[in-house]
Amino acid sequence: MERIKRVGIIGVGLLGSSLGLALKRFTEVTEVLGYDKDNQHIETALEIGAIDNELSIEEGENSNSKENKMLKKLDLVVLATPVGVISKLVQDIQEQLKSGVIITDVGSTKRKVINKIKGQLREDIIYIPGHPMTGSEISGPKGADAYLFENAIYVLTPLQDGNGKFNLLVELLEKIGAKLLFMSPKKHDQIVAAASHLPHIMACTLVDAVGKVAQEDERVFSLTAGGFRDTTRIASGDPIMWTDVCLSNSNFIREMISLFKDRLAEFDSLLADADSQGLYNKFNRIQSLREEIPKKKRGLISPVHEAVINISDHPNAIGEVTSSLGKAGINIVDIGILRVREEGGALRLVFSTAEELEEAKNILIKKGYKLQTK
Ligand SMILES: NC(=O)c1ccc[n+]([C@@H]2O[C@H](COP(=O)([O-])OP(=O)(O)OC[C@H]3O[C@@H](n4cnc5c(N)ncnc54)[C@H](O)[C@@H]3O)[C@@H](O)[C@H]2O)c1
Ligand SMILES: O=C(O)C(=O)C[C@]1(C(=O)O)C=C[C@@H](O)C=C1
Repeated sequence: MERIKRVGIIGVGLLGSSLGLALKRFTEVTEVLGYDKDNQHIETALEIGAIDNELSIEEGENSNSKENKMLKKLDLVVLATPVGVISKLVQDIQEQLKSGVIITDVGSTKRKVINKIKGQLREDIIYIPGHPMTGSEISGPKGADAYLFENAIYVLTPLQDGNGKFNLLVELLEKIGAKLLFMSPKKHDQIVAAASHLPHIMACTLVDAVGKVAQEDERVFSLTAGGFRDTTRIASGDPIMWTDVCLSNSNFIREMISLFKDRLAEFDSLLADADSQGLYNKFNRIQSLREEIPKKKRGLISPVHEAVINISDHPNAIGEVTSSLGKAGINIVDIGILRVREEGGALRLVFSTAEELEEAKNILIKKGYKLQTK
């Protein structure tokens, strides 16, 4: 039976190195090779075991060198660079790849890259565009995580049927924990403009606006608490990545900005009119909408069974909660720190079933924790 054994990852940053770690830990892939324009990233990826060896890519007269022969042996090539350079990289390497090789990418936008690649791709190469809906504001291999793809929605926007190769990639991604979703490149780009790109631009705009106020009074940043931190984490994302994302999806992002500006203007006029009932109605409707989101879908794991636990500030406070649940055989599918204060904070734990949530609740209440469940 045909299997994907040797994988080449181009761009061993956050996504590329996370994928390397995951493939080595959870699949039967025998060798992961990595290429990056940044030597430091290659060194880190080797150190953390995200790749086994460096892959070299040489163009022009050196393209048939011994190192380049490694490209011929790859069953799968993953492009994990900023979207702006993906099509050029495909062009650079495709002549050295074997017939029937699968190429995929993890870029955050799809249409522009696909349109460029379509016209230039060798016919015997199977290109399957992808986008894992998981990540972090930390870029580079130092942020890599073998579990990044676990239970994460992973969109594929296949171009051709691919003679069974498509299934090989799907099986591999399922082994690293991804939940596959298939859609057209256009639909993908339209949805992520709302679900991912607008939130990023908003987070950046918020930091920018508050930063402007801080120029006049720097105490602003001393007063920013959880609300500001929670809504701006993603503004620390890599500027190169986000420039490429925005330029490759500008029409859908601009539609979302326009919709958002209208919504913001509604708030502005309610304030101008000191319309208390109008404001209440708006906040009330939005609160219900926000509460509904995890129930409707948080990734593909729905509904969500969650507990928010108050914990005090002492060493191993989180460990005490998680190990008492672990000892009872209760699996935590997601965990997050909601608030960190000097005297303590709040922890959000998610379970897969209502029964596990109930059992966890009983254990923690017996141990004296205060918690709310949903
Ligand atoms: N960060 C996220 O949350 C996230 C999530 C899903 C998808 N993505 C997408 O995944 C891709 C990678 O993002 P990331 O967060 O891993 O970024 P990253 O900056 O951590 O990694 C990108 C890597 O590509 C390398 N690179 C850049 N240009 C190159 C070139 N021409 N040749 C070889 N290597 C090159 C960089 O040196 C870096 O190591 C992007 O297309 C991004 O849109 C990111
Ligand atoms: O930083 C995070 O938490 C992310 O998951 C990043 C995020 C997102 O907007 O959800 C950002 C861009 C990617 O294309 C996919 C994921």
